[in-house]
Amino acid sequence: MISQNVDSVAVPYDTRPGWWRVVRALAATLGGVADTADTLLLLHGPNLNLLGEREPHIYGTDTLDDYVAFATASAAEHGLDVEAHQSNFEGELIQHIHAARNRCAAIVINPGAFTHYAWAIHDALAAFDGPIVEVHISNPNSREPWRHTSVVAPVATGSITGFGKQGYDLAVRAVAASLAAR
Ligand SMILES: O=C1C[C@@](O)(C(=O)O)C[C@@H](O)[C@@H]1O
Repeated sequence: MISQNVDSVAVPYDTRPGWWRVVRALAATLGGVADTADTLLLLHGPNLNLLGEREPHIYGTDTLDDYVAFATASAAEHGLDVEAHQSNFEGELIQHIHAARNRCAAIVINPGAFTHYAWAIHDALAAFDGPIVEVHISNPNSREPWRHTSVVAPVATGSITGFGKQGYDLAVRAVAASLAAR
């Protein structure tokens, strides 16, 4: 299997801040807007489907499903749904980023090795209007020199590296704070 899609998980809408519920309820009443939670797109790039088996001394033993479940639980605390995809193909990740435009509130992305050279992912993210958090399980800056460059960082709202699975909770919190500040 070359691409893994993880179904989005609905969370109770009433976990959102009170003012937001009032705004959305008003919009739903006046304009027929669907009363749904905002969606966070969670993207994983190449080789991250092998989490749990791949270089466990660097990436630990949690699987990709564990990471997605962890991020989804964290997002639920902030009233966000998660739509998660993993792909080993740059173009497929780009398609997911395009599909998120005007639909998803924010993106959390671990681009894997694409981080270091995939300018097309940079450009796709640049065309997304919402908070973007780049997350890495390891700290690429403390590893081989070729990992020290991120072509994603310039178009990300911020980057979180080196905190393992905990970094995904930090990323979700950062997204929630960015959305609340808008
Ligand atoms: O595949 C990966 C994983 C990674 O993105 C991380 O999460 O630490 C770091 C990248 O340099 C590497 O190519």
